[in-house]
Amino acid sequence: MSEAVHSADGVVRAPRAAVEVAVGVLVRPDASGRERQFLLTSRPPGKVYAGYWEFPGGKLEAGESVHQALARELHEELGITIGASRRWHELVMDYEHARVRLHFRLVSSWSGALQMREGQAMAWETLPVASVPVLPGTIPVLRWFAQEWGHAGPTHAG
Ligand SMILES: Nc1nc2c([nH]c(=O)n2[C@@H]2O[C@H](COP(=O)(O)OP(=O)(O)OP(=O)(O)O)[C@@H](O)[C@H]2O)c(=O)[nH]1
Repeated sequence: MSEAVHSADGVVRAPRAAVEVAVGVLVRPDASGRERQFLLTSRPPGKVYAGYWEFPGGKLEAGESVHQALARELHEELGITIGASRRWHELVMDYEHARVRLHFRLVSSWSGALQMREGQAMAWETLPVASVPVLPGTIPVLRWFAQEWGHAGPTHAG
């Protein structure tokens, strides 16, 4: 069965093997107690799409499960130790630089203070997201939140 592939820039490219990426959607309660705040981080200087806002995470290494990769990446990037992560959505994004399969997992418990260990910035956001610009791969996630929350109108600025 073929998998839906989202083009990051509207260009349709020949199929390529996808790189597996673990992505953490850290959520915390808002003032009303509902888990409607989520953490975005900016891509560090020197990486493709530097400065674009995304969810923290990174590529799986050989032999790792998605959860293991996520736990490692969030420790490396943010200095936190996560508890359980819950499988949420998967999405294939086709960029000029790579085709990636993004495995989004929800995380609501962790220990340690958030530290930006790679020179990135962080923002606790809700809909609509104020941080700009957002990475193309972030936009579908904002739509999933909008559907779950019954949010009408724009999901992000810009
Ligand atoms: N971390 C992360 N990557 C994302 C998201 N959305 C998305 O399309 N991607 C893409 O997935 C890939 C992840 O690569 P990365 O550069 O963050 O991973 P990494 O830290 O393991 O990279 P490295 O090779 O520099 O060590 C990039 O092509 C990035 O553009 C997202 O929300 N978070």
